[in-house]
Amino acid sequence: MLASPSSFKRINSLRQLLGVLGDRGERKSSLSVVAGIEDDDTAANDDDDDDPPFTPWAVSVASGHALLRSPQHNKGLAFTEKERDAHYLRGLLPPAVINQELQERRTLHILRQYQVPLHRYIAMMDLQESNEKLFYKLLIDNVEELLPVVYTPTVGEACQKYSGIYRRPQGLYISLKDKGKILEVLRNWPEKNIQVIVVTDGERILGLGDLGCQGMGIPVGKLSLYTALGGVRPSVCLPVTIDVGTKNEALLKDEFYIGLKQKRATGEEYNELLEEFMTAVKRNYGEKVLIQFEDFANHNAFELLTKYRTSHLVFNDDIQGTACVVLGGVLSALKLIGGTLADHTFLFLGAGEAGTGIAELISLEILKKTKLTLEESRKKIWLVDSKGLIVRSRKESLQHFKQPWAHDHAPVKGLLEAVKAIKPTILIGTSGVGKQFTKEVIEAMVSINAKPLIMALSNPTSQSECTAEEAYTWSQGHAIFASGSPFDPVIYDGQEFVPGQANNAYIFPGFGLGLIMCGAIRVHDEFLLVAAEALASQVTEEEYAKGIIYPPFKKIRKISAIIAAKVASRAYELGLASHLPRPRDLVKFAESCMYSPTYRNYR
Ligand SMILES: NC(=O)C1=CN([C@@H]2O[C@H](COP(=O)(O)OP(=O)(O)OC[C@H]3O[C@@H](n4cnc5c(N)ncnc54)[C@H](OP(=O)(O)O)[C@@H]3O)[C@@H](O)[C@H]2O)C=CC1
Ligand SMILES: CC(=O)C(=O)O
Ligand SMILES: [Mg+2]
Repeated sequence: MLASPSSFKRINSLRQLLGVLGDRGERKSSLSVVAGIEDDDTAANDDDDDDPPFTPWAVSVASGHALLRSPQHNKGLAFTEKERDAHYLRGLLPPAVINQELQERRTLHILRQYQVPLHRYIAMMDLQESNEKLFYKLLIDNVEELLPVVYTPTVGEACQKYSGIYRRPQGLYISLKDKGKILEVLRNWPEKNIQVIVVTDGERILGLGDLGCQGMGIPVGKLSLYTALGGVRPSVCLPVTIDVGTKNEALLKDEFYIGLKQKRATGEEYNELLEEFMTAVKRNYGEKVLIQFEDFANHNAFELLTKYRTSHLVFNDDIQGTACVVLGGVLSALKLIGGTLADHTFLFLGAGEAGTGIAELISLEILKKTKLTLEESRKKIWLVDSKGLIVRSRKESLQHFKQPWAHDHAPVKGLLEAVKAIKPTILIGTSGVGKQFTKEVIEAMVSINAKPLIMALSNPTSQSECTAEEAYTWSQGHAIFASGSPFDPVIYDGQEFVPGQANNAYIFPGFGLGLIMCGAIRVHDEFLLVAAEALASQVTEEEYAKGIIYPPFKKIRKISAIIAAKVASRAYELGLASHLPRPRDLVKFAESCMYSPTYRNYR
């Protein structure tokens, strides 16, 4: 259909509004226009009665068959009789009209029939690609049941089998072949107003190693949580996989592998591609686009963060997001295990991104809360890597991120020996290797502590340092336990123990929302501390009474709004927020910015 001059004018003014907050705090979205309905899906627009007067634009970019094929606008059998008439849908759908609630129940019923988790994952991805709002409504309303499907552990298996289950592109693939043309590649993406990018190069996918191009499942999964858990609109999210080859021999030999079949590029070739990507992103989307680095190997992860944190809005989820969620869990656990943070002794198995990232944030929190120096606060934290306890006298040179943790001590080889030597009160697994917290290790923790805090953070479930059942059984119910991937509650000695899920999914959606809504231009360490404290503050007395240290995921949208508000507030205080004036009530503002998956009426 043709657009009237007034509708062009309206669209142009919409263009100017892209990325700019509206009067009620809602963000205007991209120019998706279906038969006169602007795609403005923030919570502020839930109630159709509150809609602005309907403007009969003569523009219809999708109707009939194309409307059913548009995941952003398709409502399937929920199109009403009137909508079917108005939008050329007669005959294209079976006669029944089923509302969104019934569609949701039906889809859940079907999903539950699949016995194999990967089949549920594939069904969810198909839904995301065919009816985005139903996908998000389902995920938001059933977050505890569906998080393990779209996220860890199932997303790990999906990445391992990604070439086999690949159906259609879900994000942007940038490979070495695109060198010199990355800006053009970015411009091929259909959405122009991007506010969050999650990017991986696939080299350290969960604890599963180098999965190359198949790592795409991770940015896709993380961004679906940005929307479901943090309320960031799907249209502003961009999953990216940078393919520089892989060192995974099995993939290189796999005739169906979807990535570049060459040895992983390193050094200058790698750095140049990343530099071109970072420059192109800033040029195309401006300096307020958030770039979340995800599942890079540690030799690149630390360097990328250091290199770009002063020029871009960057956040490394594995280093910083994990640090936040663990600090939040430890602060919360103090109510159960007693003492202040500075009273405790920490031992990590694994001294990479997650381990040293957490260690650093814990020492910053001790620095903030006590009169200790950074050096003194670091002395409370010990790390074990694949060669044993990290000590100053170690002969081999230590990677730079391990050096602050090389304290004076005689060399110690294994974890059990380290536990006996250091006598930690808190044991944290970030090794990426399963089954390292053996019965002997857990019994040693119990012999030292009345209530040891044990966190087995490695993902997916197969790589967890121990299971919940092992932690509770071997500690005879004394351990406070949390893990990166979910475990069901355990009955031990007639008592129910509910493990926490110490996963950065508690943090990055709200953290990112906070950065976006205040127009932050840089991430400051202070933001990480307030986000961790905000998470800890959300555990109730009833939850503590049951030994729970993380709030249930079903409260996550409220928690994300609170984290977003704390992050934004700190950004305003530090002069790092560009959206002025500062909204008075930042929690309400965060909630008003959140995407709503409820269908709109296409009148
Ligand atoms: N729950 C959550 O939210 C998160 C969980 N993770 C999980 O944490 C794990 C590690 O991730 P990340 O820190 O990025 O990985 P890295 O590769 O950066 O670090 C792994 C560390 O573990 C050490 N290690 C490996 N094997 C052993 C072993 N057998 N004994 C002792 N140490 C060992 C390595 O030692 P060396 O240095 O000597 O090689 C290295 O220090 C992954 O499984 C990941 O899924 C990560 C981020 C968030
Ligand atoms: C949770 C996460 O980010 C990881 O395991 O890498
Ligand atoms: Mg990760």
